[in-house]
Amino acid sequence: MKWQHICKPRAFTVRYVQRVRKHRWRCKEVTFWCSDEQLFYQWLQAFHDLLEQQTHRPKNLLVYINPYGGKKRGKQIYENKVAPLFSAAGICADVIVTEYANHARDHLYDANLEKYDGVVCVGGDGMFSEVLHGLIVRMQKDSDVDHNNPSAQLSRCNMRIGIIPAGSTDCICYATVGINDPETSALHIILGDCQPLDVCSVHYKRTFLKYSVSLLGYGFYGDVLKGSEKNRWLGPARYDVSGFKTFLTHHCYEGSVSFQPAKWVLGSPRDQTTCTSGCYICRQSSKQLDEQEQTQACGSEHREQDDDWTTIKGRFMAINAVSMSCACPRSPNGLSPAAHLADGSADLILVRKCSRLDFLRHLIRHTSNKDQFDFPFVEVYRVKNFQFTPKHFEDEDNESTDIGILGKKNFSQICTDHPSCGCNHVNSIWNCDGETLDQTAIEMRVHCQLIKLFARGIENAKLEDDVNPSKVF
Ligand SMILES: Nc1ncnc2c1ncn2[C@@H]1O[C@H](COP(=O)(O)OP(=O)(O)OP(=O)(O)O)[C@@H](O)[C@H]1O
Repeated sequence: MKWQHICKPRAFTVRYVQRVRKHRWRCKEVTFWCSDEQLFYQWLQAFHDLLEQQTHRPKNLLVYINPYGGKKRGKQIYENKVAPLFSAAGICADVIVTEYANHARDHLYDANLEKYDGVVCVGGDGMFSEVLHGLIVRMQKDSDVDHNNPSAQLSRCNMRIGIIPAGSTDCICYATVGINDPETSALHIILGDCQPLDVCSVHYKRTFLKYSVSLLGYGFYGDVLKGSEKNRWLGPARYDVSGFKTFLTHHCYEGSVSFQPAKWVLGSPRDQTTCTSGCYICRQSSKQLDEQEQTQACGSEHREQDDDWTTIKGRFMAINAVSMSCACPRSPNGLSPAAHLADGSADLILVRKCSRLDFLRHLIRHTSNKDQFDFPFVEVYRVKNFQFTPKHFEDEDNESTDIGILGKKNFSQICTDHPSCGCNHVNSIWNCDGETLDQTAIEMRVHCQLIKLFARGIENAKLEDDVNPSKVF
């Protein structure tokens, strides 16, 4: 088509989404022109009416950009790849470039959110966590819910969160979209996709500590994080260096884990099927949740089933609670491949004391398609909550042992597993979505579908061919 034809007044351009390989989406456009003026206006009207019906698509967004996340390209990524698409889709965005850590979180506590259809963060998992905390805490404040109470029923957030990946770790984006690609994420936002997500609250006694949506890990993953924080100057390589060191030190930690199984959920951690877009199991949980809310709206109180607690004591290399598969580019199936994004449960994985070789075999499984849990020293349970008490906390029944990881009192205590090295690793620390917690004796509870993302879960690979239907915007 020649340029002068496109420039004719009776021409219009339609932008649409095309799926390309590996969950990547691209914006394409096609220009139509016609010589019949009446027909031209009929077409325009038809498109206009069609777009008007898409009420789930956002019109006003609040965008936070972390200019220091990842390779410090957040602003550039937003300006070059995202803003032009938002503007083409008629989205108005109020942009805030953060000036300090927790700027976005604190801003969300008091911001006037009424005019927005969603909040977008441009950055990595740390930036997403800020926005998540800001929105959840704000929601509880607005609805008078005490989030320090571990058994409080939290209010769900209706505002959707969009993630434009621009960090060094973009695991949440990867696990909910299938790829960390800014243009793909922007297109999911424009189309108004909605993916509910479970959130775990973490408490120490009656004090709220943090929310987690991916990994709450003690032992190996806690130690890797602790080591990597000391070597931030190494950039993303710090995780490899620390992972290698932690593997060599081979610590195990004693304590007891108590949990209540998630009996009502349909799946199990050892299922062969994974959570994909439109997942049946997550939809069933949505239905149950809606029914519960309706019962409550009618004035009757919803009573949670008081299931029995199971307690497991022992020495653990790792205790991991994951509320999604935790798939990432390094481990495409994740720590628990059959975990669901929105079924109201978490998979509790206990790796008991084992040899270095066995632990290595377990780690290698994260990168293969074989059953991750098929080892005699690995156990997995689908749970709705759990509590952990480190051995030394139990023995001394004294909360001072938990502050600052290990009280000075314990400094001389030599780890019984490492008499030769003389280390004093009695406790590990918790890695909560990439951030450390100061307390070790914690309790965690899953809140079904507490938040929503501008995403649709990982699409079935079969959709990704050229013949699939595209979406217009
Ligand atoms: N303007 C700012 N200055 C300093 N820190 C900031 C700023 N804005 C956000 N942060 C903090 O930076 C941290 C890391 O950000 P982000 O997750 O975007 O990048 P990242 O490279 O993936 O980092 P990490 O891998 O350490 O999570 C977040 O915890 C966030 O609170």
